[in-house]
Amino acid sequence: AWGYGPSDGPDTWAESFPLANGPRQSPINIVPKEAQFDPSLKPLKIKYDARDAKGILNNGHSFQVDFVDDTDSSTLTGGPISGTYRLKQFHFHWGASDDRGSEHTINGIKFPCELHLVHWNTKYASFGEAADKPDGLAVVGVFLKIGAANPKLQKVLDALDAIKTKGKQNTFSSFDPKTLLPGSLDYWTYDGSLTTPPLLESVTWIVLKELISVSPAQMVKFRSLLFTGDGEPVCNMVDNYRPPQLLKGRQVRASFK
Ligand SMILES: O=S(=O)(O)/C=C/c1cc(Br)ccc1O
Ligand SMILES: [Zn+2]
Repeated sequence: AWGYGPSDGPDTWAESFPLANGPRQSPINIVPKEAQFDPSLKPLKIKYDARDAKGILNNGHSFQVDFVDDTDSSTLTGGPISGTYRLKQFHFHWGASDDRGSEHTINGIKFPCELHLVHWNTKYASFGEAADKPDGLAVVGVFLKIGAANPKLQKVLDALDAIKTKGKQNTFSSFDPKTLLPGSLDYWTYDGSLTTPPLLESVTWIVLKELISVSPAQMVKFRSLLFTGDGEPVCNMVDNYRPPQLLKGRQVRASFK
């Protein structure tokens, strides 16, 4: 199975997942000066319902908060996408230390953590149906930078003690992930992929320009999770990020000047 270590990490993924060397892989390094402002890009419209939060799971690669996605109560519309995309889950990627952890980078700068909110296009019947279509998914990426403790993160972090090991899950209710977003919804967008195997090239990436804060103590909480399951030799869940991939001629557009 795949992971982030020396023997199963991103440099080995192409062996089992040939898309790893595909034409629209993610993440990428974003160079703001090379992004083209596109006045035709619409504002992002994000509508989440806290009641859709269902559970929290340690999936052995990250932890994710899953949402009920059988109605249009938590959706993403506008921005670079057409139609309605439903929120499926959000998760994070982070480093062993504050100098790394994000998947996307800005002018080569890594952030300590990156939040991904995963949505699927309702023109398809389900996430599974949408996951391998070129317009199937839309992921909103938010960078976290070290600063003051982020009170909006605390409820998520307090739930981690109960899902320390791979496969553990718990209920997680009434949480509105919109509270995690920065004040500005200015974004960069490009056509990309899942950043974890199967690396499907189905994602319209929407990376927010404004950062949200996380404190060093809160980062320690992320790093208290384990990649490994109960009874296995302990391996801390850290550095669960894929490095930037080749642009291969893709254009990155900006929603702002
Ligand atoms: O890091 S991402 O590219 O957001 C991966 C998202 C992802 C979401 C689901 Br749901 C299942 C598999 C996945 O790889
Ligand atoms: Zn992700």
